[in-house]
Amino acid sequence: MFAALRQPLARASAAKPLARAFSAYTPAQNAVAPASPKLEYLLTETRGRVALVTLHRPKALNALCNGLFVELNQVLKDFDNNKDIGSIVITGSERAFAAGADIKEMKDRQFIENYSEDFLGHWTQITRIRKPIIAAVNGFALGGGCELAMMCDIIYAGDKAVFGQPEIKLGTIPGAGGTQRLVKAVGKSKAMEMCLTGSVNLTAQEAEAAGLVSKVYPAEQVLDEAIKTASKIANLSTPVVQMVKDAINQSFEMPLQAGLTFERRLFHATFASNDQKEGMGAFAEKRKPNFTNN
Ligand SMILES: CCCCCCC[C@H](O)CC(=O)SCCNC(=O)CCNC(=O)[C@H](O)C(C)(C)COP(=O)([O-])OP(=O)([O-])OC[C@H]1O[C@@H](n2cnc3c(N)ncnc32)[C@H](O)[C@@H]1OP(=O)([O-])[O-]
Repeated sequence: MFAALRQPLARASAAKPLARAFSAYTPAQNAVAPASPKLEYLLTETRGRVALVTLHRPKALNALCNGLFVELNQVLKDFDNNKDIGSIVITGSERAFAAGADIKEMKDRQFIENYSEDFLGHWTQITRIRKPIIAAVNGFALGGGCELAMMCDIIYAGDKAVFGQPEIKLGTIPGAGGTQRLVKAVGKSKAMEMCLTGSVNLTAQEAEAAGLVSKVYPAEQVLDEAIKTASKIANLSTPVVQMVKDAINQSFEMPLQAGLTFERRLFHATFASNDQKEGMGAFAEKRKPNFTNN
């Protein structure tokens, strides 16, 4: 089952000393766009086996317009298919991860065109990315911004981040998970309060206490911490990492017994990989494992 992953993995990019790369990081200086020279709304770069995608629409607080999502989908798909990449970090600016879907772009849309074109349907392609994605959130994560963070696998927040679903104040409702994923993350009462008022937001600390966010860091550290965690994940066995992501995501879709069976079968399947032999063998031999993603 790992046959498709048997090609030798290019290790050249992993040789870059990560500690030095992290400490030198400033988005404006280092960001490049290798996936496409024509990116308008994103900056992308790689750090060893970690891909970093920065939402970059500063004048509109990273409001999520259609063009931004077309680019985001393409870039994520490219990194997902790139064997030199093991995990992805998505971030925004210090002021805003994203202040929601672009209100000005959608305000005149009509029901029939929304329905027949499945408006926003393709915006959720991020949930089909198989490598882990960490959201490093500073500033506003409102509406679609909060929903985008929730589509990621792990959320780290800067200490001044704000999470909210203000759609009701615009005469609409959350359209990409605010009434669904948020409930699973923070429970019914908090989700109701946030979505029904549109003005009760969660601070980073409240979001951590509620379970929406894994960790809170000082704003200027959150991206480095996200990249460090992403790097740890990226240097494990990529196919086994993908199985973990798959199994945990199935827990949202399956009844418990079916989910447990799914997990057990994937656990069995890891024994078909060289990486399981390497990981357990290295433990027994008291050395570090060298995973080769096959
Ligand atoms: C993952 C898939 C996602 C799918 C999404 C599904 C649908 C989703 O559920 C629906 C939404 O998100 S509905 C949306 C839910 N979100 C909301 O309702 C939040 C709306 N935003 C706000 O309430 C305020 O901007 C803040 C309180 C965030 C900041 O206030 P502040 O510090 O006084 O800053 P400021 O001066 O106000 O903003 C600076 C510039 O940014 C501009 N801009 C900002 N957000 C924008 C947006 N969403 N749109 C367009 N533009 C937006 C703003 O107009 C201004 O531009 P200008 O050309 O200079 O005039």
